[in-house]
Amino acid sequence: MTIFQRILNIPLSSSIFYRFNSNSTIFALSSGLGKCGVAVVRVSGTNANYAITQMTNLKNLPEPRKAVLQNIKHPLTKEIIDKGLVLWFPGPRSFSGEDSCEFHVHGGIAVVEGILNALNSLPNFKLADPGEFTKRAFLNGKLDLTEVEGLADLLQAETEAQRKQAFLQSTGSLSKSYKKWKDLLKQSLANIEADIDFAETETLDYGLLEKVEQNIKNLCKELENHLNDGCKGELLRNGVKTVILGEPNAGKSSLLNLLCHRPASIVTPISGTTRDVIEVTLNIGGYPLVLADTAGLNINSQDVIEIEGMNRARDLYRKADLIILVVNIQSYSSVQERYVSFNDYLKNYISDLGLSDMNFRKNCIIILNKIDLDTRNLSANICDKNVVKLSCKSEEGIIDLIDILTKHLKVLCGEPTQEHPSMNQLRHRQELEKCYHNLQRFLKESERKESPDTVIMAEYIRKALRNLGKLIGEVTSEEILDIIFKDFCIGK
Ligand SMILES: Nc1nc2c(ncn2[C@@H]2O[C@H](COP(=O)(O)OP(=O)(O)OP(=O)(O)O)[C@@H](O)[C@H]2O)c(=O)[nH]1
Repeated sequence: MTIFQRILNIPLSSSIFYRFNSNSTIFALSSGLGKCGVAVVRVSGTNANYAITQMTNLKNLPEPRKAVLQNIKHPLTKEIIDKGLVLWFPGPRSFSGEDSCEFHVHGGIAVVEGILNALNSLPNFKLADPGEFTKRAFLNGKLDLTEVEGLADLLQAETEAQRKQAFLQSTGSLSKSYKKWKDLLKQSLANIEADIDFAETETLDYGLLEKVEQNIKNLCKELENHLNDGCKGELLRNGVKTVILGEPNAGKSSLLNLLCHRPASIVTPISGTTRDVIEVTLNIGGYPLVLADTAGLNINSQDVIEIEGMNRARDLYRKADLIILVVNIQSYSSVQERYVSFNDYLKNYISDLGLSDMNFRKNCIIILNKIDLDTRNLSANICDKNVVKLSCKSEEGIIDLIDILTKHLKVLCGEPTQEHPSMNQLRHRQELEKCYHNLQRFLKESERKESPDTVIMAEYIRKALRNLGKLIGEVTSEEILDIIFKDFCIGK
């Protein structure tokens, strides 16, 4: 098996991955697999210097962080593999915290394979596992766990807003708050322990416990704000789940195809064409949107397949973050005389679709489709900022639609560079909820009418501290690391 095949075949959660052995020196291709202009091969570990002295003609290590052009040769055969740049990063001032070096060579498959084979021939060198450089950086205290997660997200980011959020997190935006809260809890714990140890024998600062209580109350407020952020960070990280709903033939599939610029969903003039859910992921104004086309809702249908399709549509409707309701202007036109306004028609339309519990003012965009067939010019009288007049056929109104979609996405996901950083993973939320819960128990104990038990109070703070410690990775388990590092690729 070639070294390339080995890279492709390494199981993400292989058991060797977690047998962290800082004695071995690891290497990997850090730029993408396949032909490219320049490939970067990274080396990290105690013997990283050896890679330079054995594979180049340099007698001494180059100046740190300065590229030098060298012939790069196989250490055993001495055959020159390529001419490229060599960089030396002595630890601890390197990404992993260990001695490291990089070879920047031509990105041909045979060149890269030659360099990897050369490194593999050096004693105690091994091919890195996925995320192993980052794991070493974490274990060497260069990054905390939320920064590691930010880095993983940065590698996965597909939209501009996702990139901004991930970059901020990878450079410590979340850990800054969590470390501040930890420091406050540590100080509070020290004060309570002083009260437990010395209160009877020495005069402590009057009102020390009251101060601690007030600090914990303030921290609880901050935690509440952080937890009740509308899950902005999670929505931005995972994509905003958006469902297209409407009667059969309204133009739902045409809309999905228009937004994703390809015929992802089947469009025909036959009512009830879409039966199953068709999902696409889009980048709208820099925000990620997970868009689902669904079966047309027809409550009178007796067709078993159509009924199943409608059940799936309603299921998505209940879970959706954003709803796009498509109205066919021809359907409206045929009954318009019966209604005092378009809004009046909408209420009835929603109820006919079996969505009577829907609040169409909140996180809902209404599309009045097929305006190219609006022969009576009815759309001219509809002036509602939530209603987009569209023709999927002529594409008239598409700019308005993108505009309103972007506005909704901005509200739902927030603007990472302009707002307080939001947590973006269930792991963070669960740990912070536990922390909040422990602080609430602390406050309950402190407010007890009979004299509160300071030993119990101290224990709740210790528990809350442990929750924050878990969050930033000071206390962690292999299981959690397994989940986090599996998101990385080899070479990172
Ligand atoms: N003239 C015109 N026709 C449209 C427009 N949008 C869709 N159509 C046509 O309307 C018909 C139904 O379109 P679809 O996109 O399949 O509608 P749907 O809502 O997904 O239909 P179901 O699968 O029945 O739920 C097709 O013949 C489309 O070409 C539009 O803006 N103008």
